[in-house]
Order: sequence, then structure tokens, then C-alpha cells
Amino acid sequence: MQELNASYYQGHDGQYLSEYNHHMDPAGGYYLPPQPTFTRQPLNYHLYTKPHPDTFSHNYFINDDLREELQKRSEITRTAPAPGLNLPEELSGYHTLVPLEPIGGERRKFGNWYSTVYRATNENTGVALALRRIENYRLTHQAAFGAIETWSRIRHPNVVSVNEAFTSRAFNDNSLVVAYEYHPNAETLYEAHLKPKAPTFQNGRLQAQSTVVPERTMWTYIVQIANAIKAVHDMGLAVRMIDATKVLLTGKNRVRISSCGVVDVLMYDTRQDLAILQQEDLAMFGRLVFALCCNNLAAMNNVPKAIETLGRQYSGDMKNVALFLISKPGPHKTVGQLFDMIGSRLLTEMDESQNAVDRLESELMSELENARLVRLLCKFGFINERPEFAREPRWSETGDRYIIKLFRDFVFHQVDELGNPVVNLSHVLTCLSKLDAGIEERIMLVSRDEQSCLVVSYKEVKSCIDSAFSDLARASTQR
Ligand SMILES: Nc1ncnc2c1ncn2[C@@H]1O[C@H](COP(=O)(O)OP(=O)(O)OP(=O)(O)O)[C@@H](O)[C@H]1O
Repeated sequence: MQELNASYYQGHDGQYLSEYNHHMDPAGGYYLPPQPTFTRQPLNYHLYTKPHPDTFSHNYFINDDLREELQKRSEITRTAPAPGLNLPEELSGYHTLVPLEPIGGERRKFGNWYSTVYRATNENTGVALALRRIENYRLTHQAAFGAIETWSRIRHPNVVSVNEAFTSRAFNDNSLVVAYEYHPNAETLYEAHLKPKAPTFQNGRLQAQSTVVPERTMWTYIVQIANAIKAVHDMGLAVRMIDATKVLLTGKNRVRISSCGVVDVLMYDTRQDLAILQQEDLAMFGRLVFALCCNNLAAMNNVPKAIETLGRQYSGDMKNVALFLISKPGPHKTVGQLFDMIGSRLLTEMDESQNAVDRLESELMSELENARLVRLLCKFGFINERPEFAREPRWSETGDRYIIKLFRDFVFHQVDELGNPVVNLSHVLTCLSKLDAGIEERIMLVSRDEQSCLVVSYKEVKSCIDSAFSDLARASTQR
């Protein structure tokens, strides 16, 4: 329903205008050639809620925050590549590459390598994926891709799924590319919590934004990341890269470990014992917990201070978990032990995730009505103002279908006592719902010249519409 007023139809939003230029590929994906420059106007996410009539209940629609988040994801999935980036047009079955991070400027390294993440469209499926490209990597053994095969079998809610890996010369170097499931509008934990943020105005004063990650949020992260690590270890792999810049926040408090499999390929030549790598995962996880709790990526450079800061701001349980993770490796130190330590917190997590499903289901319920109303409006559209009906006596002022015409005026063309149009969405939705239910309530329909009026029930209007529509359907060639 929100599409009715969305700027899509107003045609002044640069983002959507660009969609008119796209080409559909056979798989239905968007082929977006680099766009000519235009002034991009941001989507007004709340556009349809602006002209709320007083009586309008927002229960008719999905919750504003959720809708904004989903629309952002949908918009971000379709952003066109900026012109002049000089990226390959085609890359081993992917096209329309859009960098997900600034290109140029100061760059951090991924281990010993520079890497860039792009969004790209798979030409067979039309689905957007995230491609991580490692620059200047020369594959020495095909067997280095062996771990990717195992990674691609891991489907876990806290792991960004790995699709495939390949090498490419399309960037004019030897690059390693690993394709992952794409999570639009995701940000890294670093971006969400550790990156310095500009102060904002609060209560009229410029104030630094709070950087403390609430204890509750920390526990939800810990449970999810531990769960991911367990799934990976159970598959006979190690994550090998657990870092605030490599854990993605893909929704409210939903985290997923990204970049899996890359280190396995890059470090294939220096193969290490799996048990040692899995122990190293726990230590990296511990360093991440300290970094987030101390709000400092380099917190572990001063361990006593980090423990003191964590202990001051968080519970004893949190401190125990963090200390366990960075404790000396040993054959009995496993991620499973961590679950034993946090016990009932797992139940809190489970409650929260079930509550989240319930909330989403009820949001879905509110959208359920949309389809019903759109179908009803389509019926109206098919029936009303058909030129072939114009000469039919049943639609004339004495015919039985005249009431459909008057009902349409009653729903959509009301005017107030000064003759100004009444644009009241609540009235429309209420009338259409009553019509769909076919209730006995009676309404007065007035002719356009105001010389005659008819008192009919919604039930009667419904049966007129049903019969007019069945006549049309019978005559149509589309069955
Ligand atoms: N699978 C994905 N889906 C959506 N966005 C992703 C995905 N993987 C990474 N990103 C986004 O790409 C951007 C770059 O990711 P990257 O891992 O390079 O982070 P970074 O902070 O730039 O780290 P580095 O310093 O290693 O380059 C981040 O904003 C991240 O949110």
C-alpha cells in the first residue's frame, strides 16, 4: 500500500529515475550501466505518512522503523555504480560492480593484502552478492580452494554464507575474489560501535555520542558469535578472522561473521594444525569482546587496563567470559565450555529471538490486508469507466449496475460542504473493507446531479460488483 504515495510515482527521485534506464537481463537482474551524473535526492521514507488524516491509524501499515529499514535495503541493493570508477564490466559471471567502501584514500590491509568489497549482480540468477577482492594474489595450487567447498556448505544464521571463489585478471592484476551472500545496509561492528562519531545535538546542546555498548547487546553478540564459531568448528574448520571490522551487523542486533574462507585460501601454503587455529579463534573472539567493552580496537595492547575498564562497566559474568576466551589455550578449552558458562543467558536470547519472530509476524498481518485491498481496487479498475459499458442499459441511471458507479463516487469522489475534495484514506479503507466483507450496513448513494439517491447495503453493492466482474471475466480471453 505504501507504494501508492511513494516518490517512485512522482518521478523526481534520482534513484528511481535511474531505474527507468536499466536493462533487465534474462535472469531478471538489474543491469545498471554507469549513470550520467544527476542530482540525487534521497528517498523520503515517510512520504506516505505525511498527509495523515486525523483519524488515520498507522496500524493499517507496517511499523515505520521497519518499513524504513526495509526500504533502505531495497534502495541500497539498486544503487547505480558511480561513473568513472573504471571497474570491469564483467567479472566471471558477475556484472554491475559497486564498491561497498571508499576507493582510494588511506587503506587498511587485510593481513598482508589490500582488499575491497563490491556488490555485484550474478548474471545467471540476477541476485546481488558481495565480492571480496584481494589484490595481487597469485594462486599457486588449485587445492587452495578446497576449504571454500566446505565453507559453502555452512548455512548458519550468524555466518555470512560463502558462495564461491575464483581468481581474475579483470582488474588488471591477479586478484582472488570470494563471493558472499549480500546483506544490504549492513555495517561492521567497527563502524557501528568503535569508529569515532561526530557529536550530535541533544536537548539543544552539542554532545558526544555514547560509545558504551549496553551489556544486554554485548550478550546477544557473544551468544551469536559463539554459536557461529561452534558451527564452524563442528565442520572441521576455523574462522581465522574474528575482528570488529569483519563481523557484520545485518539488522537490529543481528550479527554475522563475514570474510570466511579468505584466510584459508591466502594461507594455504603455511598450513597449520586445526586445533591451534580453533584455539586462536577463541583468543580473537576474546580480543573482540575486550575491544567492544573498552570501546577501543587496540584495548589488548594494555591487558591489565583493559580488564580493569571491562570490570568497571560490565558484570562479573562478562569479565569471566572475556578472561576465559583470552586464557591459555589447552585441549579442554572449547567454545562449548563458553555455553556452559553463560547458561541462562542463552534462554534470554532464545526468548528475544522468539519475540522478534512474533513481532515480525504481527507486522506481516498488517500487510496481509494490502493484497486484499489491492485485488479489490483492481476489480474496480477493470469494471469502472469501460467504454463498452457506456452504451449498456444496465449501467444507465435506471440499470442495476448504476449503484457501482455511485458507490465509486461515494468512496473516492466525496466533497466537503465547500465543494473541496475529501482525500481521506481511512474512509476509503473502511468502505473497501466493509464492501469486501459484504455487511448489511446501509449507505446512501447520491447521484452526481444530486437529484436522486439510493439506499443500499454493502452486501448489495458487493453482489453487483461480483456479477459485473464475473461477466467481464467470462468475456475475457485471459483465463
Ligand atoms: N556480505 C556483505 N554484505 C553487505 N555488505 C558487506 C558484506 N561484506 C562486507 N560488507 C561491507 O563492505 C564494507 C567493507 O568491508 P570490509 O570488511 O573491507 O571492512 P573494512 O572496515 O573496510 O575493513 P578493512 O579495513 O579490512 O578493509 C563494510 O562497510 C561492510 O559493511
